Amino acid sequence: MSIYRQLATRSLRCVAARTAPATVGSVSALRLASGYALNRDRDSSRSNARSTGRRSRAPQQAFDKPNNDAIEELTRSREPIRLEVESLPRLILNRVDEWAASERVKARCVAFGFDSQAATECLDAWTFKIKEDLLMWDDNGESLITQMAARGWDANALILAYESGNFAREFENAFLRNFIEYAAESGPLFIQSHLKALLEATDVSRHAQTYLQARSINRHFHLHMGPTNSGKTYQALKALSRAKTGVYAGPLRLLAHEVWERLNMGSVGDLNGEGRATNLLTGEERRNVHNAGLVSCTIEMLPFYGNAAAEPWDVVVIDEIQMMADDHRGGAWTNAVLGVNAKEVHLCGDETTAHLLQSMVDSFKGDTLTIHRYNRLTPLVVAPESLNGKYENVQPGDCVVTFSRNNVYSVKKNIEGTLGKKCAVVYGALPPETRAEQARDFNEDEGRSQVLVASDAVGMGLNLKIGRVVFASMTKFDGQRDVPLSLTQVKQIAGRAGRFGQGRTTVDNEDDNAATTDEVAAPGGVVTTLHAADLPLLRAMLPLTLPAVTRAVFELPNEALTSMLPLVHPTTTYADLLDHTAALAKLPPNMVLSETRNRLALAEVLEEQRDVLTATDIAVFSNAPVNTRDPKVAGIFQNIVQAYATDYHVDVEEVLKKSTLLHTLKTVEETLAALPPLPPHLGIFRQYLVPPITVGGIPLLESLHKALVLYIWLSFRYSLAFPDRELATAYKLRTEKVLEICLERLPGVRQLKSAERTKEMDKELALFRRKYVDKHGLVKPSIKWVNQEQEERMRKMKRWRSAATEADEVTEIHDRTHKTEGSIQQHHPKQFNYRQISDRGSSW
Ligand SMILES: Nc1ncnc2c1ncn2[C@@H]1O[C@H](COP(=O)(O)OP(=O)(O)OP(=O)(O)O)[C@@H](O)[C@H]1O
Repeated sequence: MSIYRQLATRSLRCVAARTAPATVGSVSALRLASGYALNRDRDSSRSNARSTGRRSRAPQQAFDKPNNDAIEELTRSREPIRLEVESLPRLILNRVDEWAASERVKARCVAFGFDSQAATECLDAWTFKIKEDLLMWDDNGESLITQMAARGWDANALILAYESGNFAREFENAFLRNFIEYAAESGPLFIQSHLKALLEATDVSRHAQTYLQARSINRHFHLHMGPTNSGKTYQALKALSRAKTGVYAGPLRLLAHEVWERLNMGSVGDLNGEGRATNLLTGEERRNVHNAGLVSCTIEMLPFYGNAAAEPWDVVVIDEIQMMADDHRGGAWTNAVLGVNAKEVHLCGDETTAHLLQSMVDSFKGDTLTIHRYNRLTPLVVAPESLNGKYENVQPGDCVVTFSRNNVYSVKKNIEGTLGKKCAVVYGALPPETRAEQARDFNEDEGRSQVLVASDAVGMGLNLKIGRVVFASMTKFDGQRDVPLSLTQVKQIAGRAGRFGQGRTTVDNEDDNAATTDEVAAPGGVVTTLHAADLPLLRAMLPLTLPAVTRAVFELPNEALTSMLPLVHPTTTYADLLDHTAALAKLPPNMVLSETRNRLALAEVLEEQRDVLTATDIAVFSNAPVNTRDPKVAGIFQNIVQAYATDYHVDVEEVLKKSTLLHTLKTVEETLAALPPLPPHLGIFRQYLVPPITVGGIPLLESLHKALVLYIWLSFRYSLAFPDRELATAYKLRTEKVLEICLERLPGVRQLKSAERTKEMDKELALFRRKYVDKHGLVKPSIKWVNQEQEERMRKMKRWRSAATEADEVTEIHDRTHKTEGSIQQHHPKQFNYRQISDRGSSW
C-alpha cells in the first residue's frame, strides 16, 4: 500500500470513527487474528519436519490449543461496516486540500491538456467552491443526497466504496471527475470543450444501453440461489435441455467441456440419454456439432447477440453468478447480465448476489425476475474431532485441502508414506485437463487413488466423490503473507463433501432437503481439520451467512479507451491511458472497476511495440490469458508480441525455443518412455522409477501448457499470424499426457510389507521381477538416464581411484575398490538393488 493510501485510509478511518462511532467496524468481514498464521506455520513446519525426518520444534501443545482469539475476532468482525451519509461532507473536507495540492493530480491535469499554471489556479478555485458548498449543505440524509447529486457527487457510490473498504482510490477518482466537470464549465476557456470530450469518452454509466438487442426485448430472469451442492445448476440445465436454442456459460473451460459432453450424451435432466447436439466454445477450443441448437462456453466467449440468425436465445444459463464480484474476471458476468440477448436467463449462484441482481434487473425496462431458492441436497456436518495432527487418521474418500503446489506435494508424500494409499492431486497451476484426469482417478472405483490432496482449486468445477473434507490449514499464502481463508472459500471448499449421488463415506444423517430430487440422496458430507486448534474456528465459520455482494465488477469497455486515445498526449503510454480512463470513468450504479494489475503488466510489454500495434491489437493482447507471475510465460508472451509486431508471423516452436520448455518436454518424454512400468502393489522405487526430471519438470510443463494455451487463444483471434494452432494443440496434448504420468509417478507411496501382501499380489510381483529385474536384483538398466548416471559414477570412481593409487596411505581403500571392479552397482547397494529395498518403506 502506498504511503498516500495508508494516510488516506488512516485519516478517513479517524473521521469516520469520529462522525459515526457506533457503526464503523473493521473493513473485511473476515480479516482474522494472527492465530491463523500460527496454524499455517505449524502445518508447514510439521510437514517439513516429517519429510526431512527431523522433529518439529513447535511444542505439541500449540497444535491442540483452540484459537479463541481468532474466533472472538471472527464474531466481532462480522459487524457490518456502516457509514452514514451525514459523514460524507466531512470526509470530503478532510481530504480535499491534500488531494488538490498533490503532484500526481497536477500531472494528471497536464495529461488532460492543462498547463501547470492553469491547473494550479483551477484546482484552487475548485477547492474554494467545494468548501463553500459544504457549508451550505444541510445535514439531513435524503436531502443531502440530492444536494450532493446536484453538485456532481454520487453519495451512494461513495458510501458503498467506504463500506467495501476500497474508498481511497474511489474517493480520489470521485474528486477527479468532480474537478474535471467543474473545469469543463468554469475553467479556462481554451480547454473547456476538450474537457467535455474527455468526460463524454469516459462516461460509461449508460453502458447497458449499448446492448441494443437485449434492450429491445423483455427478458425473464430465473435466479437459482443456494449453497454448493443444492442442485441449482441441475435445474437450470434442465430448462436449457428443453430449449430449442440456448447457451450454458461457465467459469472454467473444464465446466464448459463437462456440460458440452453431458448435453451431447443426453445425461442432463430430462434428456434420458437422448443427446442434444451442442457446440463447444472456449477461448482455446471450438467444436462444431452438426445442426447444434445449443452452445456450451466459457463466460468470456458468451455469444451475446443471439444465435446464428441473430435471434434471441431461448434459454441462457450463467453459472456461478457470484463471480460477478471477482476483482479480475467479474466484468464478464456483469456484461452477460447487462447484455445477453435471451428470452430466459437462468443465473445460478449463492444467495449473496440476489439483492444486487434484483436491482440490476429492475433497472432494465421490461425485464422480469423469479427467484428459486434451494437447500443442500445432502447434509454437511462438522466432525466431532479433528485428525489430531495425524495423517494416519486420513480415510479413503477424504479430500485434504492445503495451499500451494509445494504443500500439496508434501501432504501427498506424508499421507502416502503414512498410509500406503495413493493420492490424486488437484491444484490451480495444473492444466484443467490434468485436473479432470486426477479427479477421475479419485472418483472411479477402478481408479488408483483413494485420497485427494487439493488446493482451493477444488472448490469449483469438478464433480468429486468426496466423503470428508479435511482442512490442513485455515490460512493461505497470498504471495506476500499468510491470510486467513475467506468465508466464501471455506464454504465453497467444505461444500464439496458429500456431493449428491457421489458420496463415498457415510454419516448417519437424515436428509430433509431432498424432496424434489429424481433419485435417492447420497449420504452427507463431513468436514474437519487436520489440527485440533483449527476445528473450533471451522465450526464457528460454517454456519455463518456470506456477506451480500453490493457491487458488480465492471470491465472498462474498449470503446472508452479508443475514444480516450485521441484526447490524451500522443506520448501517453497504454498503461497511462488505461489508468487515466479508469480514474475518470463514470460507472453505472452499483458497480466497481475491475482490477487492472495484470493488464498493466502486459501493457508494459506492448508499449515496446506501440508504433506497430494497432489499438485493436493492444486491446486483444492486453486481455490475453497470461499470468504475469509466471516469468517463463511472461517471457514467451514478450517473444510472441515481438514476432507478431516484426513479421506478423508467429512460429510456435520459434517463440518457445529460448525458454527450453519444448526441450524439457522431449527429455521427460524420452525418460518416461524408457522406464519400466510401476511395480504392482508396491510403493514407488524412486531410484529407478522416478528420475529427478519427472519431478523437477512438473512446474516447467505447467508453464509450457500455459504458453501453448496462450498461443492457441491468440490463433483464434489472428489465424493468419498464428498459423501453428494444430501443432500447438498437439504439443498441448503431449504436455497433458506427460504431466499425468509424472504425477502418477510422484514418489511417496510406502511399499507394502510382505505381511501386508496377498498371494495374488506376490504372484504379480514375481512376474514384474522376472520381466524387469535382472539376476542381481536390479531393474534392467536399459534406461538412458540410469546409464548416464552410472557412467558419471564410473568417471568419478576412476578419478578417485587414480588419486588413491597416487597416495600410498590409501592402499587399503584401493584394494577394496579393486575387488568389486566391473560391478559398480555393488558400491551402492541401497540405491540400486531392487530386491534389497523392495520390502523397506520408501525413504520418500
Ligand atoms: N433432482 C436431481 N436429480 C438427480 N441428480 C441431481 C438432482 N439435483 C442435483 N443433482 C446432482 O447433484 C449434484 C449437484 O448438483 P448441482 O451441480 O446442480 O449443484 P449446485 O448447487 O449447482 O452446486 P455447485 O454450486 O457446487 O455447482 C450433481 O451431480 C447433479 O447432477
